[in-house]
Amino acid sequence: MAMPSGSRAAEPIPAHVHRRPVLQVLLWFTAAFGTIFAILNYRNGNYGIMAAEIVMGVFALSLLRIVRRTVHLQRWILVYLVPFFSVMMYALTTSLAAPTIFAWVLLIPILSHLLLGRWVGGAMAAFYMLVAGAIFFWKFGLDPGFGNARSVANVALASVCIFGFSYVYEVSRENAENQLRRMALTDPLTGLPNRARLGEVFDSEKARHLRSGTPLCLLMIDLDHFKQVNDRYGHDAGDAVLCFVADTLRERLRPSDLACRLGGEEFGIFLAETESRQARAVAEDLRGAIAAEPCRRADQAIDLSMSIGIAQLGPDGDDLETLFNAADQRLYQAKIGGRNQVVG
Ligand SMILES: Nc1nc2c(ncn2[C@@H]2O[C@H](COP(=O)(O)OP(=O)(O)OP(=O)(O)O)[C@@H](O)[C@H]2O)c(=O)[nH]1
Repeated sequence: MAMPSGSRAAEPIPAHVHRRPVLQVLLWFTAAFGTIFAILNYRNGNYGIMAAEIVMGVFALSLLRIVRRTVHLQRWILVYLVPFFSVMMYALTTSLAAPTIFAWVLLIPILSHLLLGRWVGGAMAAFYMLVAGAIFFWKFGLDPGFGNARSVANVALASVCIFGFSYVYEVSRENAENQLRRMALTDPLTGLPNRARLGEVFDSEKARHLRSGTPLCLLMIDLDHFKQVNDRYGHDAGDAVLCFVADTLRERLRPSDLACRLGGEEFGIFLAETESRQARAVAEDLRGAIAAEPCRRADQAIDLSMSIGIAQLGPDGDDLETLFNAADQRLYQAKIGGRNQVVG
């Protein structure tokens, strides 16, 4: 049986961890290049765009502190990217802007996809690239002195390619990240969620409990004398028993409950909208089902039993670690009380 210290809550697994450093680099670049371009535009007498660059540089520097810590990163990315791309569009329209300044437009799909993902980023990139294309044709489309149709087509095709590659890159990155998250949150043997997933679900369940007072119970389950199963039938049979128990939990619990394998022969269950009296009934049902039906494997029938400790969010603790400790102590009482029983 695991000791209480083994029940520490896992850290939630963050999504899109790359976005914060990408935004920070963009903010530093904006401040640095904004200063350089503002000086050049001052020398060229392009005061409107110079002022816009100074404002964006100062804005970027002031956001750096916020971006380091904020939990609303997506919001701040939008707060920054919309004016950033809009100032870029304004720079394209100014009479002193050279055609080569349009090269900066190629940054739009890359930054949008990296910072906002495939859907929002793709939509934002498409919008601003279309606006940039319209400005380009408005300024140079009818100008016979500016290149020829082939060079314009080259720029347009390069833009489409960069949009396509950054979109495909983002889609593959998101898929890989989702798969990694699934693996990080799943027990590979039983396919049940693991302790890290339990920690994630606890955060949202606790928020619901605080908002609307809905009760939540944690069951801690430990198979009895599981070492003897391994010793007598072999490790493969022990694995089969763990999968058998996982299947029993899946079959008997409601979809709103969450059964996890915490490690070894230990399982944890969150029973949503359940007080400890109802939780005891559920636990008794599970205990009885495991005790009544042996795990059959080839010509073996492996008799099982399990001990269960119950804790309720609120009366037994307000954070996951305390709740785990309370459930674990009751599980320990069930063990020393003779096993194959529920305490809660
Ligand atoms: N087959 C298999 N065995 C495992 C796995 N993880 C842990 N174990 C075994 O589970 C056993 C746990 O033994 P103990 O902690 O002594 O617990 P127990 O024999 O169930 O005794 P009580 O909990 O006191 O009833 C150990 O023999 C571990 O090697 C696993 O993934 N597969």
